Amino acid sequence: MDDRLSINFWSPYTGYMHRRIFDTAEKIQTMEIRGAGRIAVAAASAIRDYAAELQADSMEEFSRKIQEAADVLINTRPTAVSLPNAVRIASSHSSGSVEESRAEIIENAENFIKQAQEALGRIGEIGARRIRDSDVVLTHCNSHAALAAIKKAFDQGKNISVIATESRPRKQGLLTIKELNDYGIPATLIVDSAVRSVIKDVDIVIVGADAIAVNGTLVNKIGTSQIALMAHEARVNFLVAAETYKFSPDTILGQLIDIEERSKDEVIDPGVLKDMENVTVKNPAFDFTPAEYIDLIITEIGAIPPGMAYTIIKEHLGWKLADLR
Ligand SMILES: O=C(COP(=O)(O)O)[C@H](O)[C@H](O)COP(=O)(O)O
Repeated sequence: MDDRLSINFWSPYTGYMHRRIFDTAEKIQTMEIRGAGRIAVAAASAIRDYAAELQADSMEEFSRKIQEAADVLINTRPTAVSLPNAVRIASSHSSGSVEESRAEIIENAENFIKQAQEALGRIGEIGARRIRDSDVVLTHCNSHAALAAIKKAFDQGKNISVIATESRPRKQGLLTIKELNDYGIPATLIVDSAVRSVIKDVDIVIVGADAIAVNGTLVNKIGTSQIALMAHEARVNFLVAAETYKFSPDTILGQLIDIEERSKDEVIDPGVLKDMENVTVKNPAFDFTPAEYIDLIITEIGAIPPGMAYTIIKEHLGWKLADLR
């Protein structure tokens, strides 16, 4: 990979930085790479490539440079817990020699990437069991985990169709309908505010996750909580598809999950807003859906009720990650 050769590349984040880390950080921040699963895998890959060629005269220097790179990646987007989880898993290393630590990081990152891929496959299989023949599935934004379940159900010969929300302001719903169309799955695009009008035609809602807190609260694309509320009112099952690395260990320790506030320019043309001195524009990118509106969370280890989030965090990733802080 040619960009591995360029070290000491200037970045607006921390001064000089390796080009591989800078490029990945920039792509995540500008949303060229987006979605909680993809940013996690991209960050782990960047740490792996950085470690592979990092020059350091001592363990201390090696660890410090890895930590700097980890911090840059983690700070690109604040909400998706998959990002710090992936970076912590990938960058964890012992305090042996530089060469040992380099090999550990490469192995950890490779394992994470492989497990993330396998998790998506398992979520597809487990999630597809919940989708019946002739179901109309509603999904929000563009979640690869949710789409894995939908595609698997289709592969199994179930005659399904999907209603996809536009997902303002970034319109990730357009990615979703393109992906569904290319797969041959019939899809209907709606504006976000049409969910209540169509919910009577929906059999099951499946969305992805940017984070899941210890109490089972879901953090996902803005608008998810409104959909959950409408599904609850209409007695339509509301499922979340999420790899276990999207559960937040820090929430066990009382930490709150930050909601990313993005530029108002995504919502309204700055030229239109320019003369409206009494108007404020808010653009939170994610919202919280309480556990009581979630029927099941489809993970790679099984379909669990949101109340089991603590068990996932504790037994599958929790304290190990928390210890790394
Ligand atoms: O909210 C989003 C994406 O938001 P954004 O477009 O702002 O990153 C997705 O539902 C989750 O990240 C899960 O996606 P996946 O299942 O692909 O990890």
